[in-house]
Amino acid sequence: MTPPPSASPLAALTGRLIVSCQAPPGDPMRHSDTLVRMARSAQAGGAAAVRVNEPEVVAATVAAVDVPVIGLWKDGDTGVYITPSVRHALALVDAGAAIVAADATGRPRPDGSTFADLVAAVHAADAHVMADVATLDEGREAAAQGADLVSTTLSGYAPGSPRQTLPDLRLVTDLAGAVDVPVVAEGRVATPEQAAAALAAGASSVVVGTAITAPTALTRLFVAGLAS
Ligand SMILES: CC(=O)N[C@H](C=O)[C@@H](O)[C@H](O)[C@H](O)COP(=O)(O)O
Repeated sequence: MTPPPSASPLAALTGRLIVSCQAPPGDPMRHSDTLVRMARSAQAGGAAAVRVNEPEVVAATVAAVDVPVIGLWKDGDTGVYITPSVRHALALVDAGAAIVAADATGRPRPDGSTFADLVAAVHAADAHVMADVATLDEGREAAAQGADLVSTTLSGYAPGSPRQTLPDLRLVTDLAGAVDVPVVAEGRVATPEQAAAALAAGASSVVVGTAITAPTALTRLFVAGLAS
């Protein structure tokens, strides 16, 4: 296994908030300059890192913030769509991502590669890997394959994980007891109290996206509240 690069960007994340600055296809916020401004706002508010989709936006964000950029590349919307191939991963490293987030669920990848192949390629390019998983077994396997961080990103979205409206703190705790790498709580963290509960449950860092950076989704919540 290729040794991972120095631990420096990872140490800065311990006990801290990571803000996911993304917008879905068709959303008015899906605009590079707008997403870069979101990332700058996240940094100004105290985020330790930002999580950013697509190489072009990663490159623009890296040029605009001082915190580490976690890059992902969503391609498609079924099966493995978060950084699905080695090519996607290396494009993110080329764009300046310090950490590459990638699906580590063990489902087939479109280029026939394995998650271990992706880890080896990213480590050889001197960057780190955040494994997006849905289950405890996937997290264990990802850590064994060299992931530098394991995140609960896909719990509730990929097969084998419980559908729920709250963060999967059970998975956070189980992973924290099972892997030697930092565990990140990600997915449906909607309040500061939930973020703190995630740390208490064993997370090393917490990612918040929608609750901070998605005005369309947040507006819909209020509109639905008025209609009920
Ligand atoms: C499942 C999936 O594709 N999650 C994505 C991963 O990058 C993003 O769409 C989420 O916004 C992110 O994980 C943060 O989660 P939340 O927005 O719930 O705070």
